[in-house]
Amino acid sequence: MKKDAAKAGARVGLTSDEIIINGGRPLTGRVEVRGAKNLATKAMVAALLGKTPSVLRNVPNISDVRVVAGLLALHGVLITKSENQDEWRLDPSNVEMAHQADIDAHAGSSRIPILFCGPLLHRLGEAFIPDLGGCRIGDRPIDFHLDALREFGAVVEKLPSGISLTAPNGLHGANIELPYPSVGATEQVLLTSVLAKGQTELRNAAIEPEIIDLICILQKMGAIITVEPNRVIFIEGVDELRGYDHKAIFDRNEVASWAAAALATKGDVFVGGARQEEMMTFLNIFRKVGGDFEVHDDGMRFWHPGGELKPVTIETDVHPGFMTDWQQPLVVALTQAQGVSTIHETVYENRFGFTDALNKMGANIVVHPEGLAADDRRVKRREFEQAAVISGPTPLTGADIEVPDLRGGFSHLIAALTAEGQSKVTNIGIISRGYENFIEKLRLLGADFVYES
Ligand SMILES: CC(=O)N[C@H]1[C@@H](OP(=O)(O)OP(=O)(O)OC[C@H]2O[C@@H](n3ccc(=O)[nH]c3=O)[C@H](O)[C@@H]2O)O[C@H](CO)[C@@H](O)[C@@H]1O
Ligand SMILES: C=C(OP(=O)(O)O)C(=O)O
Repeated sequence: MKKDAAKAGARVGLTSDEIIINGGRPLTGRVEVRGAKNLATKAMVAALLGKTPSVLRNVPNISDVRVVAGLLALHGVLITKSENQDEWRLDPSNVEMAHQADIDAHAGSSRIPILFCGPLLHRLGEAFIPDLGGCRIGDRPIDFHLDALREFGAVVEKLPSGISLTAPNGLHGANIELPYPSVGATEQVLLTSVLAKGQTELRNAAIEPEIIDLICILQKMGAIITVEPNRVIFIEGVDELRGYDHKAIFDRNEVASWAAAALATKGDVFVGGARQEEMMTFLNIFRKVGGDFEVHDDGMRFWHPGGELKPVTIETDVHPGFMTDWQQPLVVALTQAQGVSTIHETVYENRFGFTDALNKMGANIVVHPEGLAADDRRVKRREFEQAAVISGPTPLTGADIEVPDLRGGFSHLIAALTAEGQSKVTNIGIISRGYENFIEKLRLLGADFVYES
């Protein structure tokens, strides 16, 4: 990135966690997306279940993947990478218990460690899980996970520094109904049930595309899993599993983010690796707002076709609804729409913190912390939901803003790219949790910025 710094003259003394963006330029060009953060990390955990090594292809170079790799290595998994780093071989032949002090070093770094429970209990009869990280967008309890693990026969002990689990009598199949179709809890049940003795029925399961991809991986390993209608998943436990060879599903959240960036900046972005099927709900909203898109065999093109953007009402939801991770980047485009848009955030209870920075830049966004009454709702109202009302269009002007979380961070980048004038965006390291090489991609799309690595 020295070239970009050089363009602006001498180095300006930024840390690697900061970027200066000169906004008001459309993003145009092509970027590639690789495997989904929300699949690749879980596929890596699934490798623990195999008797033989697994090969995961299309692995994104993001920090959440590196965190999981570190934890797997601590547990004796040998990881080797292809020359271009996107094909990983995970060899679980020598899985062993890690030292608690080493595991503690990963506390607060990601949500994925909770998914080590089932595989480690099967392999070692015990597990220690550090405190979880992930975006601070709500309480994010793990009660569904722990209740399910107990149903399988695990003994769970909460310690000040994490959770200790044992399975004195092994793990057996269970009959589980989730109170809410949680993505993580569904994955917990899948990763635990495949080697449990007997059958498991999971009701009210999440069926996100990344979960279906995880089921495909487990089936390749030898698992017997049936996805039935009405969110029911049926798993017949088997005695052993082998390694898999799998190409991770593309990151639909990154695709939606670049699409939102193209719309907000009046640009034209081709996203290589994007597929239509998993994006259909997003595409409907994108079109209603006034964006246009084309579907190609090798990706999708998203652009602002000119004219005014239109306001929309969105209720975030579990799949196949409008995904919560899509709303934050799209809100920036909605600040440029003619009229009043409303987002009902039904998945998390605190996901509008990023709007403070947008308001500082000139947006008119009012957050209703208790949600808003609405008669014509599609998604059932949840106890802790929130709403945001965005009145537009409002020109944005550059400002100094600080990234609060992963998607909020990407929305800050989009806002800075859309705004007239200069913005300094700090704490951008978080964005690397889920966006591979985003600085390089901004350069490829013609953004005007200064970044000093
Ligand atoms: C790494 C990963 O894949 N992260 C995704 C995953 O997060 P994650 O798996 O953490 O999200 P969940 O689907 O579990 O959470 C959904 C809702 O269920 C609640 N809940 C969840 C578990 C539990 O034990 N108790 C409980 O109350 C949560 O607080 C939240 O309100 O799905 C979310 C919803 O699509 C996405 O936004 C995240 O990007
Ligand atoms: C909420 C997200 O991720 P995580 O669950 O890893 O915090 C996200 O990807 O937007």
